[in-house]
Amino acid sequence: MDEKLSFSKYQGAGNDFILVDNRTGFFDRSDVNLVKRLCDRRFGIGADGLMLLQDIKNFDFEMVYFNADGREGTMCGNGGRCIVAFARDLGIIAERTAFLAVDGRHEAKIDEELVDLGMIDVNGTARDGAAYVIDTGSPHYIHFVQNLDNLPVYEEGYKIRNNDKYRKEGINVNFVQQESDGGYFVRTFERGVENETLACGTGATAAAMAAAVEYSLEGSLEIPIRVLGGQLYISFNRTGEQFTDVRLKGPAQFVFKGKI
Ligand SMILES: N[C@@H](CCC[C@H](N)C(=O)O)C(=O)O
Repeated sequence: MDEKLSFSKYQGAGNDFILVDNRTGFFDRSDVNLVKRLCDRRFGIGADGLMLLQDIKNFDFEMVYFNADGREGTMCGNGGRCIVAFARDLGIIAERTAFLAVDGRHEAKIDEELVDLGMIDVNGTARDGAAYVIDTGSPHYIHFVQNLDNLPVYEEGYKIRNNDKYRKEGINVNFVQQESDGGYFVRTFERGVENETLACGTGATAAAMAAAVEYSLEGSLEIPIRVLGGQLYISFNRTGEQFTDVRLKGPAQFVFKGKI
């Protein structure tokens, strides 16, 4: 790419993203090396992922998400919240929106600094030994632990993500600890970043669902999830293995913009 690329940087609870307004379609979404270079924290702008905001019929916009490794990814919850703030800042939407992402339609509303994002319904959880495996738009492995502050999340997450079962497709690995206030503390090793990130929205959502199963919580629930980069709130209706009206709420903030 010869001419300069305009971008904005946003973060949602410390999960950080490069946002590109691609309504003219100039950005080549098959350019894995470009996305990887832009996300590189030493040679590029630096981010956990990159998103293109594109025009699409019947929706306010389309979200196209790439992991930091340059590959187009599955759903990103914090990315979804950040692209909603970006669309508001571009003047495309006001407080409410409906947009299209890789896993389908998402609706969201903005309440000052918080973006409240509708997520896909989940029908069923699986087990891998003591851990839960739940797909909330992206696949997640959820393991309940004690003393999460001192857990070597990179080493333990790397081992699970790269074991024989998950190596090919990859999985996001979440470690969860119950807190005394009814909430949970979650740390995540993210596939595609291949490292621990400061937050993962689909991971926090999966962790809240696993907590509902693990601790027998039914009905209409709002579960606070603390992550290294801030505070998220997950709500849903749980009936057995069915999770409906799933929402992910938390901060989504502009950081800086530039040309590269
Ligand atoms: N950060 C994300 C998840 C992004 C996708 C993930 N890296 C994957 O490949 O599954 C989130 O906030 O949900």
